[in-house]
Amino acid sequence: MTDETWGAVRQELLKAVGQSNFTNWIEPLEFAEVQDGVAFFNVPTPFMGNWVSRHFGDRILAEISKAGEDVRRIEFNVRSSAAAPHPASQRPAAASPEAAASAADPAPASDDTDLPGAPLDSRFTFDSFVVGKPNELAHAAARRVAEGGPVAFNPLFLYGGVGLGKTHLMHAIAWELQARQPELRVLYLSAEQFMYRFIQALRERQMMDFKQMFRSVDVLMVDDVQFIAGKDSTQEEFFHTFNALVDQRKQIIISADRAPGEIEQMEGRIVSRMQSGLVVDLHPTSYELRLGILQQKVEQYRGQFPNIQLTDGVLEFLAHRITSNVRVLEGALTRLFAFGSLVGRPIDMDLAQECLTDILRTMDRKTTIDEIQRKVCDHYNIRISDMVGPKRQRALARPRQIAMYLCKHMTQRSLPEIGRKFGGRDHTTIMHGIKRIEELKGTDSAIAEDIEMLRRSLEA
Ligand SMILES: Nc1ncnc2c1ncn2[C@@H]1O[C@H](COP(=O)(O)OP(=O)(O)OP(=O)(O)O)[C@@H](O)[C@H]1O
Repeated sequence: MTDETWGAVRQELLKAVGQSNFTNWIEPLEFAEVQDGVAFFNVPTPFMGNWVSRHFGDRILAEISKAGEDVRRIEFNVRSSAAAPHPASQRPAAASPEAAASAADPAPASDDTDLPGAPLDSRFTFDSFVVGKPNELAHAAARRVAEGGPVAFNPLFLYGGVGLGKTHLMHAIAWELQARQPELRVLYLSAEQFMYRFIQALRERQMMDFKQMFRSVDVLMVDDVQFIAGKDSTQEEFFHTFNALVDQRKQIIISADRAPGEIEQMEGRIVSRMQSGLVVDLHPTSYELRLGILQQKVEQYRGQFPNIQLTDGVLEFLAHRITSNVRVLEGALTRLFAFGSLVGRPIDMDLAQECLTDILRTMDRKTTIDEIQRKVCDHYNIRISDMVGPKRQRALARPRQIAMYLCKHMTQRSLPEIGRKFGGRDHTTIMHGIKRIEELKGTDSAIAEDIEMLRRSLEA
């Protein structure tokens, strides 16, 4: 496609989308080239690329086709030299303390201040989030917060095991808020980045700037907050930031790998603040949700690998066997598509078995709460009904606590889930049991040996 053709297409787009949309979204696009049926455009920010793609992608493609060009897809690349207008998507994430320190600048705290957040992943939108029973509540809460307007619950606290979509939902909220209210100052960062920013501000005597900057945001999102557990001064600062924002009725969204009350070494006052809004968890995925996610991914891959055949039953097989987390599931599918396209084979059961041996083997080894309970009961010669029942004598209570401890360390289950499997016990009882064993392990070598033996036999 020549620049002239793009010029003509732009005129058509102006008519189709109206002056204001055109000025905001189409005019800043810089046509780069067409390669193998893909038209590439430069955009100033990932946010813009994502927005244009979602809202005007089809229209642009249609107009280009009408102009007689053989373009099947359009892609947006971020032009590194261009100024990025929105804070949350401006800076690359700092990968290490050193990187964080060198990437930081002592920013003056005004409304024009750059917010040193992490970039948002353009793939993590509500459109690409598959909703199922295990995550419907978290999704609904995230949607509600993303609508903006008066703060409904503060903070929104999302928690769940590894790779279940917490970061995805947070980014989706940020994208949506930015799209609805571009003037909002949305800051997304990990708790780790918060800590490094804080340490750096201390070191460089920029605390006032640090405080003002964090207090000047409209929406603060902190991912993986469990990271600051045990880090007292960071927690203290986080607490003040949190309170200042809540007082100003600014929205706060927090994620963690467990419920607020389960984060050990997190100060009580922070825990209770985090519990004061809406706490929702992402449950482990169900078969249906996994299948839905795979189907959606396949749709995406169709564009990238148009010629690959996918045999019936493969997705069902993956959804059935890969139960740990969505990241592993996605990785498996990516590997199949990559491998299939490299060797020119259809994706069938043979290819899946061949390519995914390692993942499938790990899945087979996955330990369940039931197995742990059975093993521990066998070892101590007690009945399952006594293990999950109410009796409190030590001969039963100790093996029960050991089983709780192993469940915590050998499965991905949350404390409430473990509690349910232990006759409906409360998560605080489970936490107490685990703590007790952690203490005993240090003082009672017989218990330490038992645990080690049980662990080895469960892993075998
Ligand atoms: N419901 C879903 N629909 C579509 N994709 C999903 C869903 N849940 C998770 N994913 C995908 O799984 C991957 C892992 O998700 P994400 O990074 O959000 O997990 P997380 O809960 O933040 O994990 P961690 O504890 O490691 O930070 C991402 O690629 C994300 O897009």
